[in-house]
Amino acid sequence: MLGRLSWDSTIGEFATTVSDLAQRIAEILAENLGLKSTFFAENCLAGTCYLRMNRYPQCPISSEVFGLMPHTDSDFLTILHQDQVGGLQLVKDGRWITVKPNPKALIINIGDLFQAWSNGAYKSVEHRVTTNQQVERFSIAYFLCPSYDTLIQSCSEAPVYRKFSFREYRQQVQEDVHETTGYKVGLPRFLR
Ligand SMILES: O=C(O)CCC(=O)C(=O)O
Ligand SMILES: [Fe+2]
Repeated sequence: MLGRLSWDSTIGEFATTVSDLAQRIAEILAENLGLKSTFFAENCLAGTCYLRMNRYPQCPISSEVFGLMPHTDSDFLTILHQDQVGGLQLVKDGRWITVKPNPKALIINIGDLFQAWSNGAYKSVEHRVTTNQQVERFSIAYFLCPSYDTLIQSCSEAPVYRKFSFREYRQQVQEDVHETTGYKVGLPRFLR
């Protein structure tokens, strides 16, 4: 059991470490495509990125209940740490595969914004979490996000998506989930 101060500093240290890592990975991914790698340092500041701590209680009807519904993340990239329980699955070649739990490893997921910004060179990965009958599961995710005013625009001469601000993207997702379709449509809404 950690005391309050110790908890704060542990989380603070984790946040600083993964935030530096996320910036570095984003830079490398941009450099690989010959794109402007300073974009993330300029637009994804500490105040716009966030950590989410997930707790999935054990579930007696686990075959019928998702811990987290299938989704893609609405960010540039996500750094995820999961415990030893397992349950994270992602779509690879059209099939759901289980990510082997390894508490000593970090999982890096590409999000919707990187897909748009890279004009589809990097793909936002669809993922979900199943529940476990016997044990609860914990994970912690860091989301690399820009400020709401940041424009997401591909440098390609034939952009697949139209230019949009992160605010517009978030609003569209909220509108779809809560009013229009009942689920997140995501990037297909922004096709040119
Ligand atoms: O708990 C996990 O492994 C995944 C969490 C996740 O996908 C999310 O928080 O967006
Ligand atoms: Fe996610």
